[in-house]
Amino acid sequence: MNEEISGLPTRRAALRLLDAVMRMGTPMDQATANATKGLSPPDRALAIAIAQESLRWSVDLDVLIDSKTKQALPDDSKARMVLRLALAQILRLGTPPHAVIATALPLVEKGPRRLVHGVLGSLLRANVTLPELPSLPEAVLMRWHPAWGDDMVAGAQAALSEPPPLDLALRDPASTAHWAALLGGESLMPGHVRLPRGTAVEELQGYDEGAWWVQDLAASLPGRLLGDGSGKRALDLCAAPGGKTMQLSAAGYAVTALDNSARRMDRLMANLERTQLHADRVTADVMQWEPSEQFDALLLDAPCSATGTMRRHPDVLQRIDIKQINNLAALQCAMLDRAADWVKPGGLLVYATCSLEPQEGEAQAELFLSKHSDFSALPVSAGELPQGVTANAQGDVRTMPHMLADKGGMDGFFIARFKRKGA
Ligand SMILES: C[S@@+](CC[C@H](N)C(=O)[O-])C[C@H]1O[C@@H](n2cnc3c(N)ncnc32)[C@H](O)[C@@H]1O
Repeated sequence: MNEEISGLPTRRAALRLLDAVMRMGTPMDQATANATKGLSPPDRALAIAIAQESLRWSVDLDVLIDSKTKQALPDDSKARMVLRLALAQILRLGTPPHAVIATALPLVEKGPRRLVHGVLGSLLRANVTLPELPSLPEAVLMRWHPAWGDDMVAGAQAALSEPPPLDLALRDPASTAHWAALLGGESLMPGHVRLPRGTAVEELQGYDEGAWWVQDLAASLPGRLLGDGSGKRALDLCAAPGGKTMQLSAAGYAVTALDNSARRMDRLMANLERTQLHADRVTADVMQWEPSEQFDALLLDAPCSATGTMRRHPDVLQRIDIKQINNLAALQCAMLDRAADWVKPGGLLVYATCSLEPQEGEAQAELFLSKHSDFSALPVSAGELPQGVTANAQGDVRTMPHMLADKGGMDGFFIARFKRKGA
């Protein structure tokens, strides 16, 4: 009976998504297929948008909810989840309150329906609003403020408030002006075109012919730092779904792409087929595999907390804790130690993480150089970066989500480039 209420299956899916992230700690991407099963593409997109807005603004939504309950609702209670979803729709997505209430109450049928109705009603009567920018979860603030300071925190809040624009990486950087004009986008460096958020990728010109792929501007920097690959061999470690593999192949490298996820390697294969680029593919664990020869260039895009992608994946700020960060940092360090041996004398090693945690970036680069005296830092120059982004004192690249904010920002990344001595 309830399922006949228009829009209810979409809200049920949004509730499953929020529950997966906030109660079970599952990455939203991983939960999406199951949670949204059976929905049409527009309803699926709406369910994701509702869940994402609830996550972006969860701290401030909770403040509102807590202002109208005598006793704080448990963090993971269904009533709190449903209230977060309902308020996100009213205050962020502009859904009319009557439509929101009609689809929220059935979600708590045979449960705390009166409570949810009462809290929503009194918040609506009070005409509550959200602050201008979303607050960061306490644990995130405790990590980022000491590490980066006030400006970064304010910038991160601004960056978190909206989904990012769509960035494309071009197979042929010489065609940048052509594609920017054809697609009506803006280019922030050769080989890059930026389009408004929400652009439907598969309908764009050039998709079928593989003239470009989706890749955040910051994510395109590690591959660029290995330069021209004509006549050279590159090893792309932790390669799937292949954004950086495609870049290296397009730059002329003979690429070996390795990842331990067979499912993600299938996506890498599909990406290479669409873009007509090439790589030898290896499905293996970096910590077990051994190459038969050394490489001119090695890119380690290590598994990380991915907190730098919070604009697109606001769930990372809820899921990731310091224990996970420390475990990932230990894995990154072990991967770097193995990878070092696989670089030819005179060859290049680029280490990257899409993380805003110094343990996964600056600390790794420092530790690596202290342990591997056969490597030195090869500082990144201004000409290798988009205008407005500069390398730090060590010559490493630290991007923040609020950099180039007036142009739409960029993901948070750390990138270090090392050169092996000799030859
Ligand atoms: C940041 S993502 C890579 C993104 C990719 N470089 C790109 O540009 O499209 C990290 C990857 O590391 C892979 N990974 C995690 N642990 C691994 C391991 N022990 N060995 C190999 N790959 C691993 C994951 O499957 C994931 O695809």
